[in-house]
Amino acid sequence: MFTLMEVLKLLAPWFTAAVVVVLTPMVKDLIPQAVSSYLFSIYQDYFYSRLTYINIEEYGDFTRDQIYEAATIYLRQKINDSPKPKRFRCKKAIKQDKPICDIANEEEVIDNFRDIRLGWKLRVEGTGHYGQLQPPPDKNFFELTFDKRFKKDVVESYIPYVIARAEEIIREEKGIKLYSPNCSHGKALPTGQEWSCTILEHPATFDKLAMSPERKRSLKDDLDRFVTRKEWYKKVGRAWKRGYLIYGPPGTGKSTLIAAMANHLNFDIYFFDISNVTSDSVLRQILLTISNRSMIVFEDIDCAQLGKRGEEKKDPYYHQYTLSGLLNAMDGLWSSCGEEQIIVFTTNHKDLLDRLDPALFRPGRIDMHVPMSYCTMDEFKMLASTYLDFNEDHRLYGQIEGLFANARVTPAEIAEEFSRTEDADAALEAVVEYLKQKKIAEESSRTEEQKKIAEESSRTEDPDAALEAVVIAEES
Ligand SMILES: Nc1ncnc2c1ncn2[C@@H]1O[C@H](COP(=O)(O)OP(=O)(O)OP(=O)(O)O)[C@@H](O)[C@H]1O
Repeated sequence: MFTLMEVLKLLAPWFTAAVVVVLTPMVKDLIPQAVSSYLFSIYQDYFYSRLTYINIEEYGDFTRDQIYEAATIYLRQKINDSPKPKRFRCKKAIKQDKPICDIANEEEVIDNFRDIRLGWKLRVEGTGHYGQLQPPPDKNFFELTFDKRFKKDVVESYIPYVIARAEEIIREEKGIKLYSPNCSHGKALPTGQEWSCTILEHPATFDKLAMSPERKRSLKDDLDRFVTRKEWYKKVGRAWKRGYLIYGPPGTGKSTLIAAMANHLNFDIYFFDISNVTSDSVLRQILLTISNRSMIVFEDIDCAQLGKRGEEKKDPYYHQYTLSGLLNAMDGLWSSCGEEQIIVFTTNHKDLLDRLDPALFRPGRIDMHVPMSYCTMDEFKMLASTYLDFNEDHRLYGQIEGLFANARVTPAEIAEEFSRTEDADAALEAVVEYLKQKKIAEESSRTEEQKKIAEESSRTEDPDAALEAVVIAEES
């Protein structure tokens, strides 16, 4: 005995033929309206009973869904090939070269995968809280439609294919995104609105960076090893993340190095200002929205008001974030959500880090310390090569090296001198003059300091009080 569905399946080609015939105007006129509608509805029921739908929501448990994000990127390319969609959504940031077109709501994009026909539709579901001052955002989701016989192939092969393809597209696209937190009066915004994004157009590369060649090579090797070790991290049961602490005086190239690292890896950068976060849960919620293959940068960590663990002073009105909140977010839930992420902390005062809990900087959280220093002669020559295209020896190099021994100068100061002219002789002479002036200024400030210390210690005959006065004078 045949079941009803089997009978329908057998008759499907006949139904199709019948529908075509019925719709042909000449024949249509000969068949009563009621009969043609009836045949058409049977065909429709049969057709739709074969379909199944998968909803892919933009957010699940605070995090942006990986399939949703991948589908957005994948469909961006697909809409160029698909004849179906009549409407697109287009956007372009000022710094972007060309507009980006995305699928519009309710428009369908057709895709084919191993003879499976798939339909993608972007849908929006209103949350209905329109009277509120800050209504929760609408829910976006993709509706993926296909013949239900292929459910296993779609879930196990097609969706992973879409994710892998999206990752390839990201790698092919040059633009690195730079995210900064979108905060309003110190309060984090609702999910989906945390970050504003621009395109990073920083031309920094490792080649142009003035940094000791050994340090540069070891950092580059470390980054290259990190991105290829997915299986290793899985094998040892660790989150696929790596932490770097970049430290050095202002102007030694910490921000330039971050841009060079992002350009080298083609990772997006998220600048994280912890002082805008009002609580641990908000901090965790924001961290969870950070996508894979990105760098999370905590700048000037010594300025963040993070005490040692257990000593957090919570200000009920503003700074409610805590060190343990940051540590938990880094180690806990967040670690298991994102992949292939790099955390960078920067500071101008490595010694001031003593104020912070050493737990923050143990291996596993901070795996590599990267010092950035005042200009050495080798770094000076690298800057001359980058800025002046000057790669030979110069009569002034001996003098400049001698002056470096007495005047501390940052690569930023040298870069500024080199930016004024393209004539190598004139630029190097200007540097000599600059270093001489700097030496005089540093010597006179040292003399002033010594005078102050001598004055303070001469005010008392008590050796302890004199020592204390000297320490105060030195600190000031
Ligand atoms: N090591 C370097 N190599 C090449 N250029 C550099 C280097 N250091 C500084 N510069 C130049 O100086 C400018 C300022 O440097 P940068 O902002 O990277 O320094 P920083 O250490 O991050 O400073 P701050 O601590 O004040 O933020 C850069 O735009 C770059 O042109």
